[in-house]
Amino acid sequence: MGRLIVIEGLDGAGKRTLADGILAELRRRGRSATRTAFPRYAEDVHAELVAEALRGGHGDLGSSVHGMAVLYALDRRGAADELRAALDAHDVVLLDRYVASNAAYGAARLHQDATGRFVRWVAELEIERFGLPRPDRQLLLRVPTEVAAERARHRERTEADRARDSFESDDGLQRRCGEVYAQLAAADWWSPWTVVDGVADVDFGALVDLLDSDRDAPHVG
Ligand SMILES: Nc1ncnc2c1ncn2[C@@H]1O[C@H](COP(=O)(O)OP(=O)(O)OP(=O)(O)O)[C@@H](O)[C@H]1O
Ligand SMILES: Cc1cn([C@H]2C[C@H](O)[C@@H](COP(=O)(O)O)O2)c(=O)[nH]c1=O
Repeated sequence: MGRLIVIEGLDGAGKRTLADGILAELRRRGRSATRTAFPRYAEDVHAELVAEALRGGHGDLGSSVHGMAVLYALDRRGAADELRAALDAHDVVLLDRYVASNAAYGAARLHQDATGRFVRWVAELEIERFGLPRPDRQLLLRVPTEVAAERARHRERTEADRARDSFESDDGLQRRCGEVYAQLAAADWWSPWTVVDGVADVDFGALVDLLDSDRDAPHVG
């Protein structure tokens, strides 16, 4: 049974770049690893609708916190069997965003914290009702809001089709979201969390050593 590792963080924090580095280190060590990013824009109709709503499509859908969260959740529900198969086939399955993204962004949109009703609702929907696979570890890539915003602007300038969407352009949302993420990590919400400093150079060797220590721990859930 492989390990399920999740990377979480603000828009533009550098999650995709961190995933690249972790995968390179895992492969250097001879481990088989695969990755997925949520939302699965190119694969799932719910994710496609999310992308459109984040850019003003579908009337008032984007303004509905619970409506958007259900779409993100259904995308993951549709991926659950593939995730389980990937965990059977690989040492590590690396996810760029997972259930905690729904908890952090939705709570931040509603001005709630990690102990509020929205985070409990996400847990009831995605963990209890949908039964999604539990991560072995969640990594919070922590960067100041201004750094994440600057990186998102840099990506907008340097990559095609990466214009910032309504969440990415909302500095207040990003700041509150950073606070909820910090609370989720401090509470080890759903599974153990590690905070990775996204401004300093990442020591990929030490990080993968940590993930290896999870591999040796008994698997729960
Ligand atoms: N440690 C770093 N130092 C400087 N720039 C970085 C660093 N990590 C990533 N970047 C740059 O910041 C931009 C955003 O990085 P990346 O796409 O990895 O973020 P992300 O968290 O996956 O974003 P999103 O969630 O919005 O898709 C990219 O242009 C990337 O090259
Ligand atoms: C998976 C997921 C994402 N979100 C939010 C986070 C981002 O602002 C957007 C799109 O994600 P991307 O990484 O920029 O492509 O959606 C969310 O609120 N809930 C989720 O489950």
